[in-house]
Amino acid sequence: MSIDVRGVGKKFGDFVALDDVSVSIPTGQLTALLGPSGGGKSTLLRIIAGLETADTGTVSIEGRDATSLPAQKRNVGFVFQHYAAFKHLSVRKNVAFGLEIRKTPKDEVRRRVDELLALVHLTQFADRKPAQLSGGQRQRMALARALAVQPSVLLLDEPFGALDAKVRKELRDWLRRLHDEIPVTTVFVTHDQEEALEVADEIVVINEGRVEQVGSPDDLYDTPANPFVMGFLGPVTTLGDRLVRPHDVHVFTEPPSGLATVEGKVVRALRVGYEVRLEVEAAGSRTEVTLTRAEQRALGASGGSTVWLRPAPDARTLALV
Ligand SMILES: Nc1ncnc2c1ncn2[C@@H]1O[C@H](COP(=O)(O)OP(=O)(O)OP(=O)(O)O)[C@@H](O)[C@H]1O
Repeated sequence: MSIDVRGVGKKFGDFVALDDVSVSIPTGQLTALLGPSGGGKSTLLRIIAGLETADTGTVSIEGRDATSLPAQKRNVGFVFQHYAAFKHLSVRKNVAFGLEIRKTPKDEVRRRVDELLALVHLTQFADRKPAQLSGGQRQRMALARALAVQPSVLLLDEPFGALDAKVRKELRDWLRRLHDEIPVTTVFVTHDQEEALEVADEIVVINEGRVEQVGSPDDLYDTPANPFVMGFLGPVTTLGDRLVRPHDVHVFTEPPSGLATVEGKVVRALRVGYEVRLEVEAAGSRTEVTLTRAEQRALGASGGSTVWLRPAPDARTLALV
């Protein structure tokens, strides 16, 4: 394991930001810390980086106890949402900065910076100042700068959070490809479940200062440990006394023989792009069902229809708590 967090607690005054958090982050993978705002993700990342100290517990990086090491001795690279570049220096000089203060020979600095600029697709902008770059380009420069000193761990705190949806998506794909090329152990904070599902090898779900679940995107989506994780990772609805995903509800217009179903009435059928969302009043609550348009047409169910619902045979459902 590359990063091992054991029993970490952190309070700000009386407020418990992290409560006995233990998590192991594997070497060479992209790990997302995912959770709602205020859940403690950034605090955990900052404790790993050495920018914040834990009240209790330990952090080890690459097998070395880092709990009381200062940030600059942890060999971590860090990129924040609003990256502070040196405004008066060119892109090239910004990327070279960490190497130059380490007194790396000039030839080597040039070679490494050229490589990094190519990697982040900024070669043609090498002589610009940061203010002459777009937001996405600036974040790529920040990543190149963090990678320049060959950190053993790269920590990214919502690195694309301030950018618009399209650029975010591009950078996400790009980060995934970059990571496949240079598999540095990377931990990134996000509150966007789609970003985590799309980019990460491993996801740590954090809520109210606690780890809710750790697993691959598929594990978490298909076998969420509890209603919180299920609801945070994707849409959920209630069917009787169970939680289920809206696309995992089967709809029948006749009661199927030999199958347990919940009878209900379609209150509304709403078309959203290629989907149709049915709102069904069943067993005293509302169940949302997502169908494709073709499925709805074949079924013929619309507002006012009586229907019978059951979870798809392979659907994951959880008991309501
Ligand atoms: N320096 C601080 N002083 C007091 N409270 C703090 C401090 N830093 C964080 N907190 C509180 O600790 C909690 C966790 O904050 P943290 O930034 O770790 O959450 P987060 O999950 O990263 O959320 P976000 O996605 O909004 O950044 C929040 O309620 C926050 O207000």
